[in-house]
Amino acid sequence: MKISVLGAGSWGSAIAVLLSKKGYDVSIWDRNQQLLNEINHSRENIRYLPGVLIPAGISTTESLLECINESEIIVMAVPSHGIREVCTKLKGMVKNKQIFVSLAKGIENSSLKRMSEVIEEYFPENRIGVLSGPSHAEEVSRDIPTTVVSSSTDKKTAEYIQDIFITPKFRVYTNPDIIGVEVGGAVKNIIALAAGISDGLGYGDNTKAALMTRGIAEIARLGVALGAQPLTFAGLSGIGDLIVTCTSMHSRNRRAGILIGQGKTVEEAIKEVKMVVEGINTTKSTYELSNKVGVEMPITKELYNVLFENKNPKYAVSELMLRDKKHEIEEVAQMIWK
Ligand SMILES: NC(=O)c1ccc[n+]([C@@H]2O[C@H](COP(=O)([O-])OP(=O)(O)OC[C@H]3O[C@@H](n4cnc5c(N)ncnc54)[C@H](O)[C@@H]3O)[C@@H](O)[C@H]2O)c1
Ligand SMILES: O=P(O)(O)OC[C@H](O)CO
Repeated sequence: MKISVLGAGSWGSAIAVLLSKKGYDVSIWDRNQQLLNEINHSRENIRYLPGVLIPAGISTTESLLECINESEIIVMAVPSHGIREVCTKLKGMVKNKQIFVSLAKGIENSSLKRMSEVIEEYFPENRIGVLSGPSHAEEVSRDIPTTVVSSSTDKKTAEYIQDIFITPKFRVYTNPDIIGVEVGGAVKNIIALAAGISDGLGYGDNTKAALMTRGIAEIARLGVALGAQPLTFAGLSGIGDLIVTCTSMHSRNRRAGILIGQGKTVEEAIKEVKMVVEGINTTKSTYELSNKVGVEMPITKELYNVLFENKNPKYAVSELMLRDKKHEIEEVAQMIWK
């Protein structure tokens, strides 16, 4: 069975390796021909996933049509800001029976849509699922035990994706709450940037634990307002992904945050991290979305001020500490029994 992976970044490459090791016929597309040449030549993705063998069975192509031709599954592994561009290019090439699996974690700036919603705009007849959860490419590609969740509005699709991706080292659960799964995966990047900034400022574990705990509260508030199930945020794509992204040195969002906390500009931080720092765009969309649906997201708001209004991160933290007094449990209860 053939599977196409669109995007030869770190996650696209890691997932292609996993699928190839499982015996599928994997074809990778990327817009960057030079990157594909390098992968073909060295059987390694030196830029995005160094040190990992890309099996000989994986083919690469710069032609989208060739990549998706005859494939049963189209894995969308480009960053969230590139999903619409790729969907536009795919228009007219895709057959209705082909299933999309989105790996991208973000909320689009222009439309404030989740990634599966963007894909559905172009391919309303196709089955669409998402794979999300605590899963750094650097670890998955080295067979380090990892757990994720497959989600789709259609149970059979979620279970099909579970069967395709599951391995003894990559355990896939299902969750029908696609809104919650996508909101958790996208918005945790904002909190990871904030946690990184806190580390970069030299604050401690207490501060980071506070950001993570209050972070999941505001992620869940937004998610529930958009129609998600509260308990999804206690799962792999919620608190699970938040933990890994806020604590791992593999996290691009956390690393960018550390650099900003240490005094680098946003542009300098992006340049130094080299790979996609999705939390930056997502901060903008989430800030706008929270205003649109009337949900209070204090950490997101302060991060927006730091990233886009040049606010000193230390003042942003003070502002968070000096907010009106609140009752913690009341808020959680309201969220769950709304
Ligand atoms: N890296 C991880 O560990 C990881 C894990 C889970 C999910 N994800 C998600 O997977 C998605 C891809 O992340 P990544 O880490 O592989 O990114 P990356 O920065 O490693 O690679 C990005 C790749 O996408 C291509 N690309 C960039 N912009 C594009 C555009 N506009 N159109 C088409 N192609 C474009 C680039 O050529 C590059 O090959 C992101 O949404 C990310 O949040 C990443
Ligand atoms: O490296 P990050 O910060 O983009 O996070 C990657 C994945 O989303 C972790 O699950």
